[in-house]
Amino acid sequence: MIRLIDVQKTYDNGTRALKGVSMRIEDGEFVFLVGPSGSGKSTILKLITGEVSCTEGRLMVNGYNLNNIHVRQIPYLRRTLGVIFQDFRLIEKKTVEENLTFVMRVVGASPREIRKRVSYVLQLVGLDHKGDRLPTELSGGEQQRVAIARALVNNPQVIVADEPTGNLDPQRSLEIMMLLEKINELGTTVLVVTHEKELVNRFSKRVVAIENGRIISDGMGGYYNNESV
Ligand SMILES: Nc1ncnc2c1ncn2[C@@H]1O[C@H](COP(=O)(O)OP(=O)(O)OP(=O)(O)O)[C@@H](O)[C@H]1O
Repeated sequence: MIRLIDVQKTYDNGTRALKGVSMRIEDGEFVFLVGPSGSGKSTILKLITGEVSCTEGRLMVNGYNLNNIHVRQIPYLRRTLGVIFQDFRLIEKKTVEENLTFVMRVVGASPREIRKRVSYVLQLVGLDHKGDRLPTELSGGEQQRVAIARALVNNPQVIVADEPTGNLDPQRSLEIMMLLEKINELGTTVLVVTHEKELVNRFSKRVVAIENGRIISDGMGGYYNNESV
């Protein structure tokens, strides 16, 4: 569960990125976080992953209280989260399978667990036949599928995606969003930051709209039709 209570974030240079944001995301939800450039979307994701800390307010993520989390606990918080970026961020010199194996080794999984899980997640994202390819040998959509598989491989409670379709054409974007929907249906909470109105409106999901550091609407579907967002 993710809970923000009246969270404010002022960066060191004085920019007030969040001016009092309260939001609760229950386990198993699918949420789009939308809003114009500079409205504070990435700041919310960075607060959730522990990359930045809030200036005021309270923040809880998957049982961790981020207001007084010890730096040694941050890696454990991160294991409860799978993060996906616009630019995929795969290791180019490693094959698809090695990219996944690597993140399971880091958390001390056994070779047997790794084989089983890697094979399962690659099948889930539809790339079981491409495990021995290098990322550069794959299309953009396929690379993002690998990034999703990597985010899932350690079985996180929540997937957090920052503009996951920003580098993809509309058809590929739709496929990636449908894959995230499928992952959500299998039980993982999904939080997606996106600019893409049409895409959001194709899904009937909760949409949290943020503008100028404040939530301006929060509800099921349709809310993103507001032209000012
Ligand atoms: N590290 C930082 N130091 C200072 N200001 C920052 C920093 N990161 C973000 N900001 C500022 O905080 C505000 C919110 O930025 P944020 O990246 O959260 O917006 P966003 O909604 O994710 O934008 P985009 O859609 O363009 O990615 C902006 O005014 C931005 O310039």
